[in-house]
Amino acid sequence: MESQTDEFDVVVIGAGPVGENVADRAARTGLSVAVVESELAGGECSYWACMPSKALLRPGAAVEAAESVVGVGDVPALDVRAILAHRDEVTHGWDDESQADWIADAGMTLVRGHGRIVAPRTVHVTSSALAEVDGARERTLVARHAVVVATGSVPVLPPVPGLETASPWGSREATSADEVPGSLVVLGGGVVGSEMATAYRDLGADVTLVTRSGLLGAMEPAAGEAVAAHLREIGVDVVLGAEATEVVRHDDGSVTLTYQSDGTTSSVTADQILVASGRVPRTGDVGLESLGIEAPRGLDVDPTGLVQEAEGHWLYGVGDAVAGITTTHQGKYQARVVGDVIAARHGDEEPAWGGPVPGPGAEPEPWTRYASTSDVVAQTQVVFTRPQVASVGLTEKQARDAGMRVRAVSFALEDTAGGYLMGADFAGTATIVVDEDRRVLVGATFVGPEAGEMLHAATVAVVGAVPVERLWHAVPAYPTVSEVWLRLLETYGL
Ligand SMILES: Cc1cc2nc3c(=O)[nH]c(=O)nc-3n(C[C@H](O)[C@H](O)[C@H](O)COP(=O)(O)OP(=O)(O)OC[C@H]3O[C@@H](n4cnc5c(N)ncnc54)[C@H](O)[C@@H]3O)c2cc1C
Ligand SMILES: NC(=O)c1ccc[n+]([C@@H]2O[C@H](COP(=O)([O-])OP(=O)(O)OC[C@H]3O[C@@H](n4cnc5c(N)ncnc54)[C@H](O)[C@@H]3O)[C@@H](O)[C@H]2O)c1
Repeated sequence: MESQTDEFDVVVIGAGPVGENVADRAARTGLSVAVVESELAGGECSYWACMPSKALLRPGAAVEAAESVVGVGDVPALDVRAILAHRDEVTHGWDDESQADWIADAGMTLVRGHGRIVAPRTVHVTSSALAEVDGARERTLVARHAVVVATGSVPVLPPVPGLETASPWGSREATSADEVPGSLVVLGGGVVGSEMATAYRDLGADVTLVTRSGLLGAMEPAAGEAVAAHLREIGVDVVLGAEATEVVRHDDGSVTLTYQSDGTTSSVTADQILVASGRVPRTGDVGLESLGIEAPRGLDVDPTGLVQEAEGHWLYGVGDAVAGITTTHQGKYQARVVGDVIAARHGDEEPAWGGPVPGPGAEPEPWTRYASTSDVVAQTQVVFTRPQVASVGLTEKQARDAGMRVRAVSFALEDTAGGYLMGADFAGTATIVVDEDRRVLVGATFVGPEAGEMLHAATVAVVGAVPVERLWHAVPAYPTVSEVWLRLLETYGL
């Protein structure tokens, strides 16, 4: 078998949104960068996650928003074929040519194939016949300075008897399907389960969602409650507190899920089952064992992205491959930090801003260019359900569990003048979590239509550690829903 060896300053394994970003930041200062990709450049987010899922969700949200405005006449029904066709456009028909062109235009080298670390700074790439690299089936990439693992995550199947052999849908199948099943059972009530139950109900399927606890368990309880109530309103059968016990695929193609809840055994039969019970970092087949590193829950990195467990300060991790990171934007933030750290540690140019980079292994100052501090204290997430759920930082419970003395206050969005004008059914909640000792926000959650667009003000408040007494001077315009900020501070006692 033909093989060739090439040297680059930096080798990034995985060309998802995060890998592309870290590569770009490192390459900007003239470092030579190779990006290894085994599937499509652009990663999960572009083809089977963020982008297609939001394309499927947007039409239903727009129709529901229009229906709630007094004076709007009959709202047209959804055109399912047009929605699926638009989803195909958004994913470029699962063709990554434009992303590959972008990588080349940025002066980087895309190496197609599966990358595995075989020795310090050395990545072995094997490519299938479909992803042949310049005639060679194998290629060894030697990194002069750094290897970055940006391999993302994969879904997990819970150990339910019969599930694996039932060929269930995962999020890839749900976001790329050509046909809408007549009925769908969704197992899991996290972000994927809640979003996809909404989308498939909009597209006309009879949907049953079965999950272990409440919906969106990692967020403020009011969020999951509001999403469950809305799903039920649009006709989804939501079964909470249920443990799946068996799955059977029948000869006619239908599938039965059996579950236990409150000591009672029940079952639901549908045309298809979607498993949305969580994801794990894709760190099992990237050669970490050759370095004596085990990372089943994701790489453990310092605030500069360095994997300290690897001797010699050359291995970095970013995005879903890292413990505690599960969204595109948070991974890309980390990628900007790590790319800049690598460029500053190994590039020729003086960094234009940010000052001297800390040496490998040294702790950077929080909130400097070389520390991904927000990953620890101000992660954001928007769930595109109806209502949308948008959060930053800690929930009240997470803050208390972390030993903080906090007080949370909430206010109804419809009780603002802006909310009143939005439409008859407009409703939602804003919650802020205030650290009583520092008098700053450590978390906020907005639940309501387009709540995602309200989030950034809260993110600025948390990241800036703006004292509530100073926030009092940030005057929201009248009549906007943002006046909820004023009401929250009044409720807090200002
Ligand atoms: C249904 C769904 C919807 C989502 N919606 C959102 C959303 O709206 N907003 C949001 O912020 N997040 C969302 N997410 C999460 C988001 O998709 C991930 O956080 C994001 O994709 C992580 O980016 P990444 O680059 O770390 O990994 P990925 O996007 O997974 O990319 C990793 C890349 O590495 C490649 N790779 C892996 N191993 C190797 C190897 N050994 N050699 C070569 N290449 C390799 C893979 O093929 C892949 O292309 C969603 C997730 C799902 C499942
Ligand atoms: N809009 C967004 O930002 C977005 C959208 C989709 C996904 N994502 C990311 O993708 C990741 C994965 O999402 P997810 O929804 O798959 O995972 P998740 O961890 O959010 O939710 C998993 C759900 O499955 C349930 N579950 C697990 N095992 C079960 C079992 N045996 N029986 C019944 N229920 C069971 C859990 O109780 C939970 O409700 C998330 O961490 C999220 O950050 C983000």
